[in-house]
Amino acid sequence: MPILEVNNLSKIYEGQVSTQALNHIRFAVEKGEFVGIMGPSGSGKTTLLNVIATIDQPTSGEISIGGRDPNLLSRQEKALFRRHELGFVFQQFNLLDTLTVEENIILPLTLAGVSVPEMESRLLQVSEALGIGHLLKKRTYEISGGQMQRTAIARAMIHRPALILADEPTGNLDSTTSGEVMGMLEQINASEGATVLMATHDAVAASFCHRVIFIKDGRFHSEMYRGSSRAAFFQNIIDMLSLLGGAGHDLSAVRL
Ligand SMILES: Nc1ncnc2c1ncn2[C@@H]1O[C@H](COP(=O)(O)OP(=O)(O)OP(=O)(O)O)[C@@H](O)[C@H]1O
Repeated sequence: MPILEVNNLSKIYEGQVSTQALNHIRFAVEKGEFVGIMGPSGSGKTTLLNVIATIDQPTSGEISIGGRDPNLLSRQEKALFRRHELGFVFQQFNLLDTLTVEENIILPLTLAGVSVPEMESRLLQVSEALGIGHLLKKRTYEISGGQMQRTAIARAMIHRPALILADEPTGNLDSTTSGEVMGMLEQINASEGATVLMATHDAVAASFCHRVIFIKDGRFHSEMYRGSSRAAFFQNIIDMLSLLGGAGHDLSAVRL
């Protein structure tokens, strides 16, 4: 059974002019998959992630995460569901700067009341995997952007959520650092079997995924699997983005 199922999901923002941000979108993600979401600006990527994250409500359609629809839960159950089943990585890192790297990473476990020895062993495991074991006592303003994003990834996965949602995780990183961060995310996806759904404009970042889903005008447009060559996948992604149009500013940011 897929870990995530999105079925006929629609989202209409009501206003003076209403906007259909998602239009009967449907796809599934299997456990352990690393899936990218791409599409022109305004195609609905952030809306899709927010609805899956239960931050925003769909207008119609269903979502199932680990067999449960979070929208059928009460407010309080939904908050617990989000905390236990989901991990988040954002463009702006969203770390707490009054806390150390270590304290930021273990936050989800602290909230879940996990025992100290268990916390220590998981902290060691994820921080080693992400190459930030030597930074644990530092504060977030003492480390680089790439190190901040690796800390955010460690925090997103330390409680072994069913699904990690990442929105433009490389948006604030230079090209070398984004390559490093994506390489780590790829490794951790393989070694820990973490399931990742990532929205991005960055074709290089997307080329690390197993599969990229393209959306346009809130609808599923097409999907592509990586195969063995990341370089060929990157080229295919670029070709698809230019076909989709509306991505002029994205292509100017393309980095090889
Ligand atoms: N809170 C909101 N109220 C009204 N309209 C919104 C709201 N959020 C997004 N929209 C509209 O919904 C559509 C999809 O926006 P969304 O932010 O999901 O796109 P995106 O693909 O993430 O774009 P970008 O790549 O530029 O970040 C756009 O037309 C946007 O203007």
